[in-house]
Amino acid sequence: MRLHRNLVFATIDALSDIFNEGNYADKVIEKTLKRDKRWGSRDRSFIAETVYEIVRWKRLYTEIAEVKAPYSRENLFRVFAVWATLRGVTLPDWKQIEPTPSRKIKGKFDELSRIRKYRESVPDWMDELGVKELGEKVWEKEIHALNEQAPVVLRVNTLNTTRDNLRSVLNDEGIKAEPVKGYPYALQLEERSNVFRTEAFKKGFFEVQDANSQLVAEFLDVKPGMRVVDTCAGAGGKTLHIAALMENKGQIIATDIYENKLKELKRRAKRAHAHNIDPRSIESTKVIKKLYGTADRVLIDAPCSGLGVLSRNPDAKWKLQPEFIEKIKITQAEILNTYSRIVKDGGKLVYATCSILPSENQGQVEKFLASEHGKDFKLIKDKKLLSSESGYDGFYMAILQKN
Ligand SMILES: C[S@@+](CC[C@H](N)C(=O)[O-])C[C@H]1O[C@@H](n2cnc3c(N)ncnc32)[C@H](O)[C@@H]1O
Repeated sequence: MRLHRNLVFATIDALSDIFNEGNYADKVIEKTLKRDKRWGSRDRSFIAETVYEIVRWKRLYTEIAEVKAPYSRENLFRVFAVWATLRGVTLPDWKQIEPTPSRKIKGKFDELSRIRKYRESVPDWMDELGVKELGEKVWEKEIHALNEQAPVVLRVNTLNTTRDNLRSVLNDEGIKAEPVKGYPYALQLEERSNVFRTEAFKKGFFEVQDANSQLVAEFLDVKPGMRVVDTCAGAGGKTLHIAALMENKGQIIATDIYENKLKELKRRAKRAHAHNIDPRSIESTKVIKKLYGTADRVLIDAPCSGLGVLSRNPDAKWKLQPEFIEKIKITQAEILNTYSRIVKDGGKLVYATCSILPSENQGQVEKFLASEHGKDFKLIKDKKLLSSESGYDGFYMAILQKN
């Protein structure tokens, strides 16, 4: 691989924005890619993938490069040189890149790779929490899996097409995708590509959604004609799937505390031809109270640490703080207590997270079942999906029935 100056410089600028300014990697990459219209798809993937890799391995690479935050441009070039050396990419003779003995880099890599928090590139607190919650053996495998690049998985929108048809339409557009065993709505891309540009996407034939994430709406056990409340709907990833499973019949009330996320949900619903979604912003407690005792099904896709989706979102390793996890657990418990009251007698509730921590998952469900509000519910079943076992995002889902 030959390194191109303007692509490397764009990568360094993006890293500075992420590491020094605290901006989100996906947003920074989106902005960076708009910088030069002449960049082709290979140039774009070089920037996106290199930035993500350096973000993912930040602790390991900065340790090898012997640099500390805040990172000067010179420091970021040293980190870049570590990335290139470990990837076997020949370093160019530019004044920004100091001659770096590759033997030294590889030696330090071997030495640090004996220690998990460096090898897997995680902060001390996260490594300790992982061991405490999952045990050494499971955490070790899990954090390793969460450092792999996530595959691109599509969910076919059965309101508009079938999986077989979608596969063939994508094939005609030059994109090869395979069905995923055990996931009836999933197609996995053979190679990464920008699927948002395809005609199939514009026609609302699919959404990009991790395979394990696709199991949540199915777990809710919805039927056409039901009244469903998706309480933490966000931009509607699961809501759209629920609408498809209900064949557009019945009603889905989609709530969230952020109006802008619901706006995005509306846009996506239009493209998907999902007509039975009623988005409601939670501006006061009244919005939820009005729904008490009315729903056949309630989904709580709770806000969480996101530790199950690190492979998609590696900068969360550096942005997350243990205090945030403690706070979000309080929110999860409150949400379970309050939103569970929306379920009508005989109805069902799914509590789900994209976390792998038992304290955010089964721990919350157990606490809820033992509480005053939870005494009317019983656990039907739950699923603990680890990335190391499934190859997809880490997820938890529990389905509870109200007496
Ligand atoms: C895991 S995300 C939801 C993802 C979404 N269901 C999807 O499938 O795309 C959690 C959502 O909960 C929302 N949220 C946070 N606190 C909330 C609260 N108290 N009530 C309702 N929603 C809340 C967040 O804005 C966020 O959109």
